[in-house]
Amino acid sequence: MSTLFGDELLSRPRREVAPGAVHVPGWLRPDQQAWIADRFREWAAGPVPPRAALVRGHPMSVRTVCLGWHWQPYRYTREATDVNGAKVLPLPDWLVRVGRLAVAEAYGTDGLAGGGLEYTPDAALVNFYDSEARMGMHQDKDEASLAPVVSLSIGDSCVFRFGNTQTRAKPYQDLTLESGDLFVFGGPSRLAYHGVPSTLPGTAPPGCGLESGRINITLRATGLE
Ligand SMILES: O=C(O)CCC(=O)C(=O)O
Ligand SMILES: [Fe+2]
Repeated sequence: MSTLFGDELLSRPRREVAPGAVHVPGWLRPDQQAWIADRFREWAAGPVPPRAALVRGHPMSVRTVCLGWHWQPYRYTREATDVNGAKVLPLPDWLVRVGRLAVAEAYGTDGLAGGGLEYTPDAALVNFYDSEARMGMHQDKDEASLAPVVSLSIGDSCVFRFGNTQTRAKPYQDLTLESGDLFVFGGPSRLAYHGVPSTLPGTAPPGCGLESGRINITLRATGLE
């Protein structure tokens, strides 16, 4: 029997995974997910195509397109000097607003970072995972700002591993990020190691705008001029 307040939301409650790290299942509605998936297809059309960044000579399995600032291992530039030299697209205002709503959702308006209204991300890394893609344990530490990172997921679910700030090894927790989920990490968790050991092919829900694969958007404040 389907219920008004879906069983899947009741069985996947919002949770503070670690201090400052908050998982909010089903935060984006399906129509919002589908609309963002359409924007992803526009961003992927250029001027800078999604690319597998080279990490110590090896291409990542994830392909990334950036907005606002271009990330390459391990710095931010305005031009994608490791792809085609083109300037990346600006970060759209609607994504800044989504970032503020996300931070307010995670921490409340009096919470960390002085409340959602102060949060002004200036870069988005938009990752596409095919069924083989994964991401090793890493810290997001190329930003000069310690403002929270806001993560949005669309399409196939994944296993998201969220660890500690000291080492890429245990202790860590594995959780499932599904289409529409929000994850925010800031404060004491801002520099926690995290990664994506695998995606779960075939789990993209109907209506999310993506038949297969996974889109993850992380919003960041680079702290750069
Ligand atoms: O795909 C994810 O959920 C995490 C992505 C990530 O950690 C990153 O882009 O730095
Ligand atoms: Fe990351």
